[in-house]
Amino acid sequence: MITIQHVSKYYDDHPALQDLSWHVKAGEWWGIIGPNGSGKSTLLQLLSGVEAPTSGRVELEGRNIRTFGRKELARKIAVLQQEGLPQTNFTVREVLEMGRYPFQNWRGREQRDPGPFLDSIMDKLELRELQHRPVDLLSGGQRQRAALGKVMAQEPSLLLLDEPTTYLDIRYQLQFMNMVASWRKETGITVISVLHDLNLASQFCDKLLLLHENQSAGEGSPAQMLTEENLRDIFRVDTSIVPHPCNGLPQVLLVRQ
Ligand SMILES: Nc1ncnc2c1ncn2[C@@H]1O[C@H](COP(=O)(O)OP(=O)(O)OP(=O)(O)O)[C@@H](O)[C@H]1O
Repeated sequence: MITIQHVSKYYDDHPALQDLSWHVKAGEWWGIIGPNGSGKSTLLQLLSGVEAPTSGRVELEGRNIRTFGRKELARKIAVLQQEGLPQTNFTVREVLEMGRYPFQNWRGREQRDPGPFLDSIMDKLELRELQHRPVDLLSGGQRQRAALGKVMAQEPSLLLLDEPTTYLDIRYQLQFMNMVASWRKETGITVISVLHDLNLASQFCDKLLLLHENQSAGEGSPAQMLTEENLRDIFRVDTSIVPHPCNGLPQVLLVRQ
């Protein structure tokens, strides 16, 4: 689905990402983890085609991502940012309708009425009762669900998430991740998410790409990447890694100094 070959991104002389090669297969859920400033958001911007690499190549389905037109790319890739949606008076339903932009003609119309499809998304995300409420009046958790609804309406094959749970409490963090997981199960969508919460990354991602000082420090399963040694060398923290009692996945316990 995505192939990155020797990609570097520099801002003036400053490296944001250096010589990264990486392959993502269709249907996988990857987590991008690493300390502040290690290049995670830069990588997402290169993957979404928003930024061009200084050198190297980013390919989507075998084609240089920079050669896709805007609407064409929007039918393949959706991006959900940390804040989800900007401040807006548009209602939840109107925001979901905006997600249909890649399928609309110049008059803003689609061949088939998207109404029933949008209703089904709102049902899945528990948004139906909120559909006429302006986004500005939603709570953080509801707002992030509306943002997810918009990208679901877009029907992409690749979802890019940039720290989507940062402003959510633990209930809504889990709810959000579970909703992405169900969507993925249903449609087979590929997911790449930047996550600071290593425990969530471990529970939801098949594989992790670890960035350190703007380079890859390795990739593999959560068990391979979330080791006490990696966390000490790269994040500079002492941890105990323990298997989750419910599913055996590695969980990171911080050790107070
Ligand atoms: N538009 C830009 N102009 C100049 N430097 C930039 C720009 N974007 C990112 N950088 C620099 O590139 C490096 C990587 O930044 P990036 O935001 O990708 O890291 P990150 O891992 O996402 O960090 P964080 O976890 O803090 O969000 C940083 O040193 C940052 O200052």
